[in-house]
Amino acid sequence: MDLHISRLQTSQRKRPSRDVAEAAVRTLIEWAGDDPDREGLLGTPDRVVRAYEEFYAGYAEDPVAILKRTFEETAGYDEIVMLRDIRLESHCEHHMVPIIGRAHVAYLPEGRVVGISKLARLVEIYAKRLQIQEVLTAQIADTINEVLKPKGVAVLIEAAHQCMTTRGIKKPSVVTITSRMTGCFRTDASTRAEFMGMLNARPLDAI
Ligand SMILES: Nc1nc2c(ncn2[C@@H]2O[C@H](COP(=O)(O)OP(=O)(O)OP(=O)(O)O)[C@@H](O)[C@H]2O)c(=O)[nH]1
Ligand SMILES: [Zn+2]
Repeated sequence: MDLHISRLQTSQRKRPSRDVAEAAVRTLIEWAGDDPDREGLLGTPDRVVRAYEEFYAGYAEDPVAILKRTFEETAGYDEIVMLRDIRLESHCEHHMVPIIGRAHVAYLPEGRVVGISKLARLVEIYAKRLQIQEVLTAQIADTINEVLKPKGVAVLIEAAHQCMTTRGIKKPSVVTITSRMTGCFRTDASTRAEFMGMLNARPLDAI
């Protein structure tokens, strides 16, 4: 398996203890200029560590295993399957601040399909790690490509990086768009155009 897909990253490294992690948060509070022993901040190291368990839950999950269960009774379905507007919440690996956006994931099946929720779970697993948007986009597409072996995969992500909107260059309206196309989405202009058409189709208001 391509290491680039990085299945279970925690297994490769020893995790520090919870106490060590909480002590690091105390240090950061002091670095920010506050007193970690004042009442309002006493529980904060514990809260931050618990928040990290949510923000970075994706290291403990196996993205390949998620896609293993497939269905072959598809009545010969051979058109694009697309999940549009999957809410994306990740953290940038340079500043550890949020990346908020939407992921659009499509594939053209080859004989078998996967449960649609699994595609959203896959996005979630990679998003809940430290990321840059290009890698996140590539990992989602490449995992679907390698595990499902469909005729092609298209992943497009549009996101705002808070490291650009709330600090640094401070450009609040910038949206970063990345895509990864494999197979027929890469080689066949009409399949790619169909994906783009589905992406831009009028959203259904009330589902
Ligand atoms: N390619 C890419 N860059 C990112 C992503 N998220 C953040 N960055 C950029 O990572 C870069 C890190 O650059 P550095 O110069 O090392 O960090 P910095 O001094 O904090 O940079 P500024 O953000 O420009 O203040 C910045 O240009 C960020 O905008 C991402 O998903 N993809
Ligand atoms: Zn950043």
